[in-house]
Amino acid sequence: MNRVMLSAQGISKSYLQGQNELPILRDLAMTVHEGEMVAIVGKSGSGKSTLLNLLAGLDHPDSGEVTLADCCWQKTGERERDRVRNHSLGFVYQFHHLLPEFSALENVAMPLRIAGMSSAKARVVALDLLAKVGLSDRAKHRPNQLSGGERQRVAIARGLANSPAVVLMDEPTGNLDVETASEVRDLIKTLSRSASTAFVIVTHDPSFAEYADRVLTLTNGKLEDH
Ligand SMILES: Nc1ncnc2c1ncn2[C@@H]1O[C@H](COP(=O)(O)OP(=O)(O)OP(=O)(O)O)[C@@H](O)[C@H]1O
Repeated sequence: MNRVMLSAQGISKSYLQGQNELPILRDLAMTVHEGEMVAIVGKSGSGKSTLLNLLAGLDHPDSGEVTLADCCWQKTGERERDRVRNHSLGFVYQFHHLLPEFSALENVAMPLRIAGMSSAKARVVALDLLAKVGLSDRAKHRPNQLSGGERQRVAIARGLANSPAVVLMDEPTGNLDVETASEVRDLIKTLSRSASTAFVIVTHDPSFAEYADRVLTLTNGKLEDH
């Protein structure tokens, strides 16, 4: 069995609604191995984004622990959490969140520069990633000079820039038309097969289920495997 890259155990999370507690996640557990593609589905409001934020260590559970690439968010200081996020975690959101004043190349190179790579080396790695997502000829384009699908492909290249242990994706095809969504899905599939990176993909897109190694449904605050 491959190495465990992400583990969540006993995760509970509630929000306050006025005076009342609104339980969202209840003693949830999940484990993701190196190179696995796991899709998380569930009704709107079931807590998928809440879970992703906890997996990324961006929010705190009321109880339980999340460990990503051997770092337990609950036992680590903010500085170390930032370092692990920079080195071991990639994000891809429904809306690309690319920096508008920077080119595609600079956007992809950004996490590498933040992690301390030289500008020249980051450029080489970013160009290679843009080639992998089929955008070599768009490297100098700024986000507003790219199509929606191209922007999302740049965001995927950026998410993979640091060769992270885990990439978390929140509705990566949610904002795309059917055809473009299918292209982006195929790209994610190809990338996931060629790397040891684990992908956790929150999606309403049923086609991901065909590609994923496992589909987990978030219901009543827990994940059901099927
Ligand atoms: N900061 C908050 N304070 C209070 N309630 C919140 C907060 N964030 C989320 N919620 C509530 O928690 C529930 C889960 O929200 P979440 O965004 O995790 O669901 P989701 O499954 O990602 O939904 P969708 O598929 O619609 O994006 C929702 O009922 C939401 O209203």
